[in-house]
Amino acid sequence: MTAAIIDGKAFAANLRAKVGELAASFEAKAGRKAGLAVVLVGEDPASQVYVRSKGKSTLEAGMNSFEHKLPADTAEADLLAVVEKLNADPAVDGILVQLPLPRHMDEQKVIATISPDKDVDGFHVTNAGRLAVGQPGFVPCTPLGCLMLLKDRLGDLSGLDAVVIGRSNIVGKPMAQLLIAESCTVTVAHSRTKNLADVVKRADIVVAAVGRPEMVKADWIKPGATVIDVGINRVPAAEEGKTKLVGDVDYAGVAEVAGAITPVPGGVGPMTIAVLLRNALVAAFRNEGLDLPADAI
Ligand SMILES: Nc1nc(=O)c2c([nH]1)NC[C@@H]1CN(c3ccc(C(=O)N[C@@H](CCC(=O)O)C(=O)O)cc3)C=[N+]21
Repeated sequence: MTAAIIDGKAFAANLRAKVGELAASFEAKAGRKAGLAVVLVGEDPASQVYVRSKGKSTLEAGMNSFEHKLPADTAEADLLAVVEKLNADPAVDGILVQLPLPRHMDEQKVIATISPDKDVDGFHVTNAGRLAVGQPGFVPCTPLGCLMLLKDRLGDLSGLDAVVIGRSNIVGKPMAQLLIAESCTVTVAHSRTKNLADVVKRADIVVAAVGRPEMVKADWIKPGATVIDVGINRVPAAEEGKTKLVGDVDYAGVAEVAGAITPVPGGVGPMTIAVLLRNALVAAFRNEGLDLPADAI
């Protein structure tokens, strides 16, 4: 079998266009643009690329983008003060503090300072709790993007066997919660799982989010399964001195067995940014007390 390629880049472009339309309707109703603030501490080159890309997409969707760049040696208290200011700013609907933070900062403390109603990353414990009990809140962008791709591909997910490889707060755990809510039978596997290949082989849906380049092999996959590759790993390329991006899935091998697979790049990555814009717009409607149809985006 040769897998269908799930075009996350195209799906994300479509989602961003829908967000753009709704952003215009928000502006007409609220008399202001929706606003997303992104805070970057330090000069990590990869983080700078993501933040620039987020800022550009935010403006393209017709929303305001507020960027705060702080030096790597910023005191934690000063970062918390910036977050508090953004919490209180009515022009800011969503706040994203780019992770990872420098080592001298307590990430949990910083996340806890973000108002849960502006926490468009869905990282605050309040939003993790809301997701766990099925209340409206904010769901982390990457797993929500994965779910959108899965539903687009498979329709109703109920009764399907799903294996999530990885148990991070950012991807694995919220992904499992979302799949449980879709009535999948969910297994969360990780680096300590015994017979990982056998566990994965049962799955109709595989979500790989472990951060290990090309770990998931073709003979782990049930023929016809849908494979979502969350990994973004930069590895040396064949040509001396060059690098390339690969996922957590051995794409060439797995594409021979799976029914459908997301590529890296061009799969889950672009969805993360599109869902961030979606969450920021949802935050704007909620913060203004305006109705947004439940199935609008
Ligand atoms: N508070 C916070 N929220 C985040 O959502 C967050 C973060 N911190 N820190 C860093 C990670 C990483 N991340 C990505 C977003 C888009 C792509 C993306 O668009 N990737 C492209 C390729 C980009 C490239 O070529 O490097 C793709 O997969 O096709 C990747 C990674 C969001 N993150």
